[in-house]
Order: sequence, then C-alpha cells, then structure tokens
Amino acid sequence: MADWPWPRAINPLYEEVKAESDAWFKSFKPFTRESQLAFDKCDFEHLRTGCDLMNLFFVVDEYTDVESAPVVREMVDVVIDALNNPHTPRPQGEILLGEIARQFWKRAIKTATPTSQKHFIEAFTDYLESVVEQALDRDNGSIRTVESYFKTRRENIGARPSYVPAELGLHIPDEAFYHPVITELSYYIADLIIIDNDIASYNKEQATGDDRHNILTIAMHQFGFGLQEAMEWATKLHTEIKTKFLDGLKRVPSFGPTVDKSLEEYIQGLALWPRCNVCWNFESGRYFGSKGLEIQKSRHVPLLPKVAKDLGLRRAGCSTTGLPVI
Ligand SMILES: CC(C)=CCC/C(C)=C/CC/C(C)=C/COP(=O)(O)OP(=O)(O)O
Ligand SMILES: [Mg+2]
Ligand SMILES: [Mg+2]
Ligand SMILES: [Mg+2]
Repeated sequence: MADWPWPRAINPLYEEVKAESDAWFKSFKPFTRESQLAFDKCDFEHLRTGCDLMNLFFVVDEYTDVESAPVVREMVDVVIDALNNPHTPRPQGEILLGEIARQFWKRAIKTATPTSQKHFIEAFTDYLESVVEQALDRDNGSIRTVESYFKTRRENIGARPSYVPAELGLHIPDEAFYHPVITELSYYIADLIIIDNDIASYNKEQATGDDRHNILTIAMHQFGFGLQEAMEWATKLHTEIKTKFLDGLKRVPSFGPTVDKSLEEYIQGLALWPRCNVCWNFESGRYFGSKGLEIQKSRHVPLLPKVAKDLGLRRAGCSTTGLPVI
C-alpha cells in the first residue's frame, strides 16, 4: 500500500462513537469470556452505523466459522429475517444474532437514505449466502481454484455491505450504483481487501485449520507454490489490481451533476477502504497481537503451530446449543 494515494486518517469522532457502539454490543453478552477477550482486541474506525456493522460482521463470522452448513443456513436465515423486519420483536429463545441484527438495522435506517438501505440489504444478503457456501466448502473439505474462490470470496469478505456507511447519506440511483464501471471498481477494492486479509490472517487460519478459504492456501494448492512463493504471487496480483482501480477511475461515466457529486463521495469511500483495512490489520491486535506495528516494518511472521481442530470456539462452549439466545 506504500504508493496508494489515500493516506491513513482517523475520524475525529471515532473514540466517542466507538465507546457507544461497544457498550451497546457488550450489553448482549454474546461471547464466552475467552471470545470476548479476543474480540476486544478489534479496533474499528467508522461512525456509529459503521462501528455497529463491524460488530455485527464479527459476531456472524465467529459464530459461523465453526459450524456445519445446515446450522449456518439457520443462522443466516435468522439474520436475513431480522434485517427485513427491524420493527418486529424476535422470538424468545432465538439465537442472539437475530436481535443484534434487528437493533443494528433499526438504528441504522433512521439516518440512511432509501437507496442506501436497499443497497445494504442486497449486499448483506449476498454476504450471508456466501457464508453458507463457505460452510459447505468446509464440510466437504474442498479447495477451490483461484477463479472460483474469488467469485465467492468477493461476497464473503463483506466488503460490499461495508461500503454502505460511506453511502448512508447519499442518493445514488441503481443505474449509477450498479453501472458496470462502478461495480468493477467496487470489486477491485474487495479484491485488495481479500488479498490483504488473507495474508494478514493466514497465520491464524492455518493454525486453526480454517485456511481453505485463503488465497495463499489456494495458490499453493493450484500452482504447487511454497508459502513464500504464494505470498509473492499474491503481492504481484495486488499491484495489478491497484493499477486497474486507478485506471478504472478514468472510465467513470457522468450521470448528471447531482449524482456525479454523490458518486464521487462514494468512490472516495471505496478508495479509503484498503488503506483502513491494512492499517487495522496491523493495529487491531486481531492478527499480530501487540506486535502489529513491529511486523508491519520487519515483515517477518513466525508460523504458529497447528492447533487440534476441536480446540476452537466449540471447545470454549460456543457450540450451537451453547450459543447465547435472547
Ligand atoms: C468479518 C467480516 C466478514 C467483516 C467484514 C468487514 C470487513 C471488510 C473487514 C475487513 C477484512 C476482514 C476481517 C474480512 C473477513 O475475512 P475473514 O472472515 O477471513 O476474517 P478473519 O480473517 O478476521 O477471520
Ligand atoms: Mg469469515
Ligand atoms: Mg474468520
Ligand atoms: Mg481471514
């Protein structure tokens, strides 16, 4: 990211809004003590809806990463139902994900334009469907090709719904929002986030045996690379995608002065994402503990030993039956 034109910046209201968002989230007691400690290491930078959305993402990710496809399907359906019915109370005894999603969305829509609401529901539903696909791959032990991995991971990374906090106050009609050039730009950004996440989280994922959905594992498998070769291949791909994004900016068509202004703000939000993500990778503690900034400079990461499969969340008491409910 050294030559990415959008520099690191922090929202001035970040501390205040993050505290409010965290207080709301913790009130659910969604995690075991160990999971909450791991979770507290995450550090997000967006205003309230953005913060709440990141919290929602990570609870969905943590709960679904360790379950079989039929269980993930049920969880996903609960979340889809809650987002489509934010004013309807959730049934007693339902997994907590429904109530978290409902409250998040009920608050978010108060300040979201109708077009941004529509785009969020579309994008988040596609994300949730890809989480079920990921669980099916996990159940079958299958490893995808680079091409088929990118196809599902572009939704699974959660990037599209994560662009929506930049769009909440904007009115961008579908003809502009889903114009092929805008879609292309949004997927270039998703691809940059995928490569950055898969590199940063590779160590954690290989150690816990959840690395089949990781571009490094896939490149090693498909091209017969070693880990370092896969890393270099992924870095080259990252450079090519950055160039494609910068070139694509020159092809954005005009939709008239009002839409163009909104679109420019939205694209600015897209362009900031890979920078935010890469900073967060090293500063949040999720992937490198307290050594993030050091590793960002040295680029040396000692590989963690593989842990036994059942030592993950399930062991910590987070199996479906043990998961918190409302
Ligand atoms: C969790 C999620 C979908 C967040 C969406 C928001 C977003 C784009 C966050 C930054 C990158 C990230 C953590 C992606 C999830 O990949 P992963 O499931 O491999 O996350 P992990 O490497 O932290 O486990
Ligand atoms: Mg995931
Ligand atoms: Mg994960
Ligand atoms: Mg990852």
